[in-house]
Amino acid sequence: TESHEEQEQDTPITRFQSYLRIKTAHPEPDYSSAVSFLKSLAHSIGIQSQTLEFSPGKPVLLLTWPGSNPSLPSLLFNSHLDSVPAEPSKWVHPPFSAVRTSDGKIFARGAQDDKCIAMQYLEAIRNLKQKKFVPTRTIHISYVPDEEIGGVDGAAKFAASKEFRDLNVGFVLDEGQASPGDEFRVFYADRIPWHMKIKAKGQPGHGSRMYDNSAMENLMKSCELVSRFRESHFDVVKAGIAANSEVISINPVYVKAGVPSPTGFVMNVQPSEAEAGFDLRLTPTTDPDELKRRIAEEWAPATRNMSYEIKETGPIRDNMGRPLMTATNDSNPWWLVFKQAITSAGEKLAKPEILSSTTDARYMRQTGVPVLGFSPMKNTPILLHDHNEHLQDTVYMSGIKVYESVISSLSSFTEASD
Ligand SMILES: CSCC[C@H](NC=O)C(=O)O
Ligand SMILES: [Zn+2]
Ligand SMILES: [Zn+2]
Repeated sequence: TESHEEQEQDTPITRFQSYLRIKTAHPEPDYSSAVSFLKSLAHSIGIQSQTLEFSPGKPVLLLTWPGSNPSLPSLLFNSHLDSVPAEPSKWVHPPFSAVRTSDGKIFARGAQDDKCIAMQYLEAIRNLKQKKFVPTRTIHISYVPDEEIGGVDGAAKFAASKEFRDLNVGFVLDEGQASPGDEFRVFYADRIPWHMKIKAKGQPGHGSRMYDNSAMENLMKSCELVSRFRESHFDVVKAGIAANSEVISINPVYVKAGVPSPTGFVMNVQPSEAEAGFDLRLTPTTDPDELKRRIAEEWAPATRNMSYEIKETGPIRDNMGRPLMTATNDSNPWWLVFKQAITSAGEKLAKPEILSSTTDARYMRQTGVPVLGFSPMKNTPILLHDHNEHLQDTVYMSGIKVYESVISSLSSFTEASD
């Protein structure tokens, strides 16, 4: 009786739902359940696993399907274990329910970002094994913690490790983003994240007085300058001259000021301190020193009693001092094979892009390995980090086929002379 219920069957979709139900959202991601789940799935299809721990409580799960020619550089398929938090009250289905609606939408935090690819990699390998495919290059899958909070204790340590070096990785695929159209998107670089705080100090005083250099006045002047800078870059995007991810973005994320009172803020005192926070994203080729000069001279000048803090996470250049960009032209044989594999699967690729946001790919690019960001979701609204994140079941299933083509082509490709 109940045995015919959907939940009880073991299919690619129910396995995806089971993974989606593991509560991997920050601030308390359940890494151990996610790792045990993936590990037992891997073992059930005959894939070896090892768990690395570069930081306590932050496991990196590494799966390996050995190739017939292990001396060739290997392939790595990466995804992150963690998810951003969700506000359940704002969702139509609870974010960790993985409800599948009658029209085939699977609702869950992580459905797009990026538990889909985590499971599709494994399902593709399951199918290839069933078809008796024998990989030539060794295939690795990594599941890393903490991507959503910068990856410092996850991918950063993994990519810098002896374990990583010993994998002799020749090419990496990591997460990308959904495509609203019917071409898949592919990403050759990430933007560089800065978390910037600007702070103003000034003379406190009666709310009725007009005087120069109050903390609020100074902060507001800076916000105006930031707004003007933001607009000048946004205008380039609006004019169609550059994509969003090809310009510097700056967005205010908080303001903090005022003298607190039991009912809110004291309304007739001008505060002596005020601060604002901004999410800044540099392009891979932005000169960071030039931007820092602008911040020091225009946005937070000491002459206006201002100071600033910039929190930079992750590398911005590779070991040769070059920007972290993977070639998507004839000079990169992996690119050609990847592109051909998409075509062979009967799919189309959009023009390669820079990712607006930031992923763990940068840590791997830093080691000199080519990395592309790719999540095979087409005709799909971009819902990562949004309320009601979901993925269509048919889109999920066709992604598995795409990876079968990608994994088999890349693994069989032996001409790369590295
Ligand atoms: C400071 S690194 C932050 C990484 C994060 N990644 C996904 O959203 C992002 O904000 O892009
Ligand atoms: Zn992600
Ligand atoms: Zn994310």
